[in-house]
Amino acid sequence: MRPSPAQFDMTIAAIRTVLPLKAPADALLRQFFREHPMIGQNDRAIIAEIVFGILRHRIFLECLTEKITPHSLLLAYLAKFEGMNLRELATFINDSEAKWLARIKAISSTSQSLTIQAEFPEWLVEKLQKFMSDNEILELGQALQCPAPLDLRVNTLLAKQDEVLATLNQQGIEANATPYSPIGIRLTGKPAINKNPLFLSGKIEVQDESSQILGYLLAPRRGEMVVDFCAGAGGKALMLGALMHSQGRIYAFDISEKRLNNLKPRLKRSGLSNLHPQRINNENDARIKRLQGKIDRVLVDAPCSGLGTLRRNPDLKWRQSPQSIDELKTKQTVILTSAAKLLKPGGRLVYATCSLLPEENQEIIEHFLSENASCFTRLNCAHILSQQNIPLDTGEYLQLFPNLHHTDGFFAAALERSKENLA
Ligand SMILES: C[S@@+](CC[C@H](N)C(=O)[O-])C[C@H]1O[C@@H](n2cnc3c(N)ncnc32)[C@H](O)[C@@H]1O
Repeated sequence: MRPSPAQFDMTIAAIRTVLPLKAPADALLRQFFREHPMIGQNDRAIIAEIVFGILRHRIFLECLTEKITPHSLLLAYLAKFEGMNLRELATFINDSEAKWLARIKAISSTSQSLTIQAEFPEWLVEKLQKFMSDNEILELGQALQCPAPLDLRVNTLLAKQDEVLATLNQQGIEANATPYSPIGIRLTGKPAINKNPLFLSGKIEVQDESSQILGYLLAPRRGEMVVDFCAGAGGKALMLGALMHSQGRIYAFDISEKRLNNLKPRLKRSGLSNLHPQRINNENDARIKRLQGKIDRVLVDAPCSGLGTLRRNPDLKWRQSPQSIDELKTKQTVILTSAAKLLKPGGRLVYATCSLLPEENQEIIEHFLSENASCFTRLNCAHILSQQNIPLDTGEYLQLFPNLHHTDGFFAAALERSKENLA
């Protein structure tokens, strides 16, 4: 990535808008582009790639920079991570910047502290050190600094994986089947898939492989009553609908009208007729109460710190904190407790997050099980997946890591309600 002088100036303006991180970086960047409509598609792609590159390496870049400004961060990034030499940077720098860049070119990240090498803030390293070795933290941090590949899910209501792969290859798009999800496709590059006829006709959706695995853990069957408790824009609900061959009923609940509205065009493309998005006020909404004890399968894709998605959302490192995680834990516990009451005896609940932290994952489940010991048992995730010929054994819980599984960091637990009544 070698920006032209015009792109260099636009990127500085974009960094100035994004870096205070008063909102998610992708939303701030979209706002920047809306405010600068004359910036063309090609320039936008270059600016976005550089801004996200800077966010991915921000901790190291800041420690190389005496006075942290959008200009100095951009220069340090281009020199260290885009391999630009002083001659290529000459139009952007003065003599003292040339000396500084020559000096930092020689500084290797491997001589830095774990926090800098892993690109994790101090508080996060401390949390990870409770259950990971420093080497594991480093490998995880390095994997999270790489951009995520583009994964697709084939909508099995309208297409088959091999047909979609053949069509993509005919279009000159390099694509392969994902290693674990039987309906996943991983693209090598980043084509504009949302203009592709396969996307426009509902045959494919963009979905990370880790999220696809969740559908197989819940494994809803035709004709069942299913709730996606935190459906958001419905990525997982749409997959559940296809697994059910559009038979039965899925309620897609969420407290956010805006997110549920984003589900509507996807639902239209999908060809599903069994998915019902409904906004709820909170986890104790009257709609939830009316469905208690009537549901076969419940998915709780809980609001979480999102730290497993740092490849896509590197800004979360600064937007989360130990305090925000404490607040999320309270929310996760109340949502799980309420969602569990929906289940019929014999029904299955899957609790999932894209967090890397046991306090949002195993500890939430273990606390729930200790309070509801007579009513719920934990199912073995590896066993559920192997029954569906998915060779993914991470034990009782599903735990995916970008450095090991090439997916987002992801956690899931599967619970079954026993025949006895709930407390
Ligand atoms: C991790 S996101 C879900 C993403 C979604 N499942 C998907 O695949 O696109 C968590 C969602 O939980 C919703 N949420 C937060 N508090 C909630 C509550 N009390 N009840 C239901 N949903 C809630 C948020 O609005 C957010 O959309």
